[in-house]
Amino acid sequence: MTSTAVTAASIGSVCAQPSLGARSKPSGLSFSCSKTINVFSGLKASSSVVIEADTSFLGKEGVASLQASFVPKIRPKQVFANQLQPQASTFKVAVLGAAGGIGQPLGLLIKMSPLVSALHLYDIANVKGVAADLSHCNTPAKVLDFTGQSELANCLKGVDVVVIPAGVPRKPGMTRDDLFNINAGIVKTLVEAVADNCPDAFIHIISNPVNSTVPIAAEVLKQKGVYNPKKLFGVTTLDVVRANALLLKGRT
Ligand SMILES: NC(=O)C1=CN([C@@H]2O[C@H](COP(=O)(O)OP(=O)(O)OC[C@H]3O[C@@H](n4cnc5c(N)ncnc54)[C@H](O)[C@@H]3O)[C@@H](O)[C@H]2O)C=CC1
Ligand SMILES: O=C([O-])CC(=O)C(=O)O
Repeated sequence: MTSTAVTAASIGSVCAQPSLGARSKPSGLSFSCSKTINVFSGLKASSSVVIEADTSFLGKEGVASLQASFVPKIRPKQVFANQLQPQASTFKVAVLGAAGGIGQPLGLLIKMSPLVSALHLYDIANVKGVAADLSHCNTPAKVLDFTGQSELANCLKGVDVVVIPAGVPRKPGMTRDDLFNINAGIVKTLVEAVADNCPDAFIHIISNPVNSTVPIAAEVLKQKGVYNPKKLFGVTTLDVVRANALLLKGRT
């Protein structure tokens, strides 16, 4: 769990990185200063957050002030009362492919959201340990694990949001097209189950190539008679971030 916690501490954020815009509440991918820790101070396991003093992007002084602000200010009850109102936890979220490189940190981010009442983690393998770790985080979302096709329907029943990072990632030398044959079939099967069990859910497809897997999902939903273009999304954050980085590199 330690490595997952470290990942989360570096990508969860309250205060802003200028290029991503200021945010008034915890919301995702921006790198941050002391408040990053506050977001996660509801974690009982918050002492496992490791800060590499010499190598951090914050530099030595930044790390020192981060640590100083973190240690004495941990007052879980106070932060919990302010940030996690039980009545705000209303969304049931399922992650399909939850034991993978994307699924695990994503599960942690979702578990930290005060808006989530239930987090269903599905994978074809290794999801029980992931679920056990996340369930120890001190937030309202109830974590349940589901392994294999036979448990997929139960995972999806009553769910409001489905996020799909299931599939194979690229290996060196591969293009995203090389993933198509495998991931197209995986996404098709999973979205069929979504259509059958939670047809009104918002669906976020992460499995690549997203520009092909999303249209596949749309066709599946159309065939099942439950397609709503306002509820089907392809997650392109990585590509946006990469494009920005390449543009910046080109300018300097
Ligand atoms: N859209 C985006 O911005 C991004 C997309 N990706 C894509 O996300 C996908 C996952 O990447 P990683 O998590 O790094 O791969 P990974 O190999 O670490 O994890 C994939 C997970 O999917 C599971 N899985 C495989 N078949 C499944 C099935 N039929 N049902 C449920 N789970 C299944 C595996 O057991 C594994 O736990 C890849 O296709 C990758 O290209 C990755 C990064 C960003
Ligand atoms: O870089 C990765 O591993 C993830 C991804 O989306 C890609 O294949 O470009």
